[in-house]
Amino acid sequence: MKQIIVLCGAAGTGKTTVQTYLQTYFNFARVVTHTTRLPRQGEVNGQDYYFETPASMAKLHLLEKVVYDHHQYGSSKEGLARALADHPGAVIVLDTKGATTYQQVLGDQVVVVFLTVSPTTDLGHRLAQRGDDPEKIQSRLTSAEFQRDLTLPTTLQGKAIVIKNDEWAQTKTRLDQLMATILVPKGDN
Ligand SMILES: Nc1nc2c(ncn2[C@@H]2O[C@H](COP(=O)(O)OP(=O)(O)O)[C@@H](O)[C@H]2O)c(=O)[nH]1
Ligand SMILES: Nc1ncnc2c1ncn2[C@@H]1O[C@H](COP(=O)(O)OP(=O)(O)O)[C@@H](O)[C@H]1O
Repeated sequence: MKQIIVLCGAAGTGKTTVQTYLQTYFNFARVVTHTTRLPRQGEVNGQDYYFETPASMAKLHLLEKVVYDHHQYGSSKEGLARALADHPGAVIVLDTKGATTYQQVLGDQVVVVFLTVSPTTDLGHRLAQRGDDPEKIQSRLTSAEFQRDLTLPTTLQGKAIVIKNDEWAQTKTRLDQLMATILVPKGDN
């Protein structure tokens, strides 16, 4: 069974960075999800997200859908199937609500990774370094969903792997260890 790695955690904790690492070094397929938010500078339709209007979003057949910081986000079964078809596994970035749905619906096929940082790490600074618009950073950091996703929800406790992404070198080591366990076929370990 091909595994689906679900990355969740608050904005700036490194979900997209980890996703790119798993794509580049383990050939896992990025599952592109849908959103009604506007593209950030450098984001490409179909690569980072499928950028939708509320009307086009309503027509999609989605596995799950959430509202995060006033915008809709959702992922499709078709997108997941496409990603898995020609790759050893898939990696998808979701909020903790979506991660819980995936864990409940897909069970053992899903490995949930919750990314966090030490309280001393300034996530606003990371978003600014990423080039986010200052007004959007303010909205994001004060949103109920951002605040919620700073903490592992009870629905994922004991089920998610928690990685503290303060130092990238340590995160990379943890990811390499995790991938070594995921890529060993069951029965061989
Ligand atoms: N449930 C769910 N969450 C999603 C989906 N796509 C993206 N997200 C989450 O939506 C939140 C906002 O994403 P984004 O606007 O890209 O901001 P970022 O977290 O600062 O990179 C993040 O927690 C993502 O993980 C989706 O299809 N479903
Ligand atoms: N361990 C780390 N130390 C410092 N900066 C990091 C680290 N991991 C990621 N970043 C940077 O933080 C910013 C936010 O990371 P990103 O992966 O976009 O987060 P998310 O997708 O969770 O919002 C990016 O500029 C990224 O390069």
